[in-house]
Amino acid sequence: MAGVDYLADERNKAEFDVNEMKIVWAGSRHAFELSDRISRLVASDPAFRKDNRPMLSRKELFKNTLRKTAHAWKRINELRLTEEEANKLRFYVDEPAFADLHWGMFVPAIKGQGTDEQHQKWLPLAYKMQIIGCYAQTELGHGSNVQGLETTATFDPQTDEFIIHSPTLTSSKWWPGGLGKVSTHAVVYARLITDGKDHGVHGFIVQLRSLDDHSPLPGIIVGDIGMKFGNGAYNTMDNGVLRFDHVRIPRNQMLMRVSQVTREGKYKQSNVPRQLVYGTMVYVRQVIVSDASYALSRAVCIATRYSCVRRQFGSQNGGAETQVIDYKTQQNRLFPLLASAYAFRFVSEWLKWLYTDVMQRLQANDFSTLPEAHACTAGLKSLTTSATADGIEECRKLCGGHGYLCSSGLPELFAVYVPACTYEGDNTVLLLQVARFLMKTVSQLGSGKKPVGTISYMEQAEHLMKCRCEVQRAEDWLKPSVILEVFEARATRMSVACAQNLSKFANPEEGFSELLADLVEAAIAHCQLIVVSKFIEKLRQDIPGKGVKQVLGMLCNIYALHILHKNLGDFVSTGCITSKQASLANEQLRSLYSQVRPNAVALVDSFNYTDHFLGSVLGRYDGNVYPNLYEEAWKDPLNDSVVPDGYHEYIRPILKQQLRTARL
Ligand SMILES: CC(C)(COP(=O)(O)OP(=O)(O)OC[C@H]1O[C@@H](n2cnc3c(N)ncnc32)[C@H](O)[C@@H]1OP(=O)(O)O)[C@@H](O)C(=O)NCCC(=O)NCCSC(=O)CCCC(=O)O
Ligand SMILES: Cc1cc2nc3c(=O)[nH]c(=O)nc-3n(C[C@H](O)[C@H](O)[C@H](O)COP(=O)(O)OP(=O)(O)OC[C@H]3O[C@@H](n4cnc5c(N)ncnc54)[C@H](O)[C@@H]3O)c2cc1C
Repeated sequence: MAGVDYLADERNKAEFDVNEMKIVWAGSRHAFELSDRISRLVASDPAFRKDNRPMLSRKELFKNTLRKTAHAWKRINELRLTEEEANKLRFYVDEPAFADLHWGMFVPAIKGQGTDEQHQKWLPLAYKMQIIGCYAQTELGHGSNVQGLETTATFDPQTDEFIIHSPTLTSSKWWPGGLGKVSTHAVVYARLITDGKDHGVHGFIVQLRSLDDHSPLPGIIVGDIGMKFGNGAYNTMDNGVLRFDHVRIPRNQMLMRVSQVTREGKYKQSNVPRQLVYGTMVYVRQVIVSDASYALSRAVCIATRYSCVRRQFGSQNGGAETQVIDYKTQQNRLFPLLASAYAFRFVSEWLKWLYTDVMQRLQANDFSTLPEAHACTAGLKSLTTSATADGIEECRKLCGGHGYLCSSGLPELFAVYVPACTYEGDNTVLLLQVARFLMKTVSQLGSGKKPVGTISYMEQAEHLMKCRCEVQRAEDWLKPSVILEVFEARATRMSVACAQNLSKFANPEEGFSELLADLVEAAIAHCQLIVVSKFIEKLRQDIPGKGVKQVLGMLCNIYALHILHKNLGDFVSTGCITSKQASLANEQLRSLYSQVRPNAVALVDSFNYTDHFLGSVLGRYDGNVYPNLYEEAWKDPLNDSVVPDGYHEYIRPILKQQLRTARL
């Protein structure tokens, strides 16, 4: 890093080994080295510049994304990157593009729902990008309610084909990324109809565009759905609309791992659960939790560095003013977000493990952990994306006025990020899936069926319903066992209260509808417990490096006590803690903020982000904010000329008219 390091003092204050923390954050030394190497590769390649994005028109922006994606693909092949390296490269290019859906959903859908034969036919083409695919599930009329999709796939035994059709306007596919202008193929979700019988939604591989001239195939209408929120941002993606007019595809293009249609038109189901049709969503939700930790850590890195550079008020005897990070209000807003970034990173690592474990079990026809995997991925996707979207906006505010400039990197990060609360399942809808899982678990308590995995705490429901928190002094809140017990007690009591209220309704579905808001709160309590417990589990592992474990311990306590403080209503009203204990928790939280303060910059340095990836003048590694902010302003096209375009047409006539009036 050339030049003066304006944050050197901050870096010197750190009480832990930053290099070791970088490895903890990355997950392993291998992951760190790979990520470090690839991020530098991207940062040093001028073809991946991204600072002009907010200035480009939609067409320029999109073409620019096509250019970058092609360049990335060229580099991936030239350098013979592994799948892991290629994924990292796309991540650091940091621009939503059709390739995300090709690799992130189209390929996994074929892998997860296709047969061996289908794998052999389609995967090599997809791996070489000789075909480009998207995931076409959502329609104009239905997104959340997948069972309500209207597109049909009717089997024609005469020709051994399916006829894919959009019977209504609302059945138009609407939203799929990569569909609008690029994909040659799609996995299309449609109602399977054989012999007049509707078998519900299944996946089909459908070619959309010619592989010679890219024109839509007969019977297909396809295009982009239009500009989305924010400049630049997600507008690099061609989210699309798609309609079918009786398009015929061969029978073997139905994804047939879960169920099959025979040559005679007979519908058969394998011995795997029907829900595997939803498998790609489980996979992607797990990835989204990991992405949440990256997006939040990016915003927090910018806000933390800038909060150390920025000074307001408090100068005494002509000395320096106070760094805004030293205000307790700033710490109270920033440090829980810093702690959340780490918490989400660790819970996402665990979730990845859970997902891999479930997949291995599925291969061996053990489907027992699928409901828990669904509940965990759905709940954690919801919890982490909501917190991250809110957290990015909070970081913008933490940077004051300058945070509103595109050169801070925060407006675009926010605009790109917020749809994560909606795509891959609306966050409220997903929490209700968790709530259903919780209500099922509570109803089975005492039936002999043991709750397992993340819900196993319910086994002690009897104890958790009546236990009392033993905290007497602020330091007692540092004990992991104390924190775990109050989070478990709160989650259990909220779930049991919902279950008791549900039992008052003669019709359980009617009761569920009436209690939706309470059920969502119970689901959030359960998901927050998972995050807290996985952070605590992480700390039980051997973590090398001077001071690393200690500072992570502080972050873990900040995460837990901050959640407790923000949800005091739940904890106190369910009798899990007293109001005195609540104020002791707050006292402990204040003390933790002071302990974390000297480590703040080193904790965000541990993310190991390049200035290219951060894309923020405020978050620059060297902290040299003001000269660069000043310089950046002059690059705006408005400053290309001293007198703006339009002066003669619109400003001068007004000025002249005022002069005439003044003379009168
Ligand atoms: C909301 C539900 C879950 C409703 O499902 P349903 O079958 O209509 O209703 P239900 O009676 O509640 O469920 C029946 C049963 O299925 C289970 N289940 C539901 N989903 C899954 C799953 N993924 N894995 C495993 N199991 C699942 C439920 O738990 C129920 O189980 P149960 O009967 O209680 O044992 C579902 O349809 C859904 O997932 N909706 C959200 C739609 C969505 O996520 N779309 C994503 C489109 S792609 C996208 O957005 C890509 C963006 C990526 C990007 O751009 O980066
Ligand atoms: C940027 C972006 C990219 C996308 N990419 C893809 C893609 O590649 N492929 C694809 O197939 N789809 C894609 N989607 C679509 C996305 O998956 C859906 O928009 C999402 O699943 C939400 O569904 P919806 O739009 O039908 O919302 P709705 O269900 O209409 O939600 C509207 C409101 O109703 C509430 N609501 C709905 N149902 C219930 C209920 N049962 N109980 C309580 N409240 C309820 C919701 O909470 C929400 O507040 C994308 C969307 C976006 C924004």
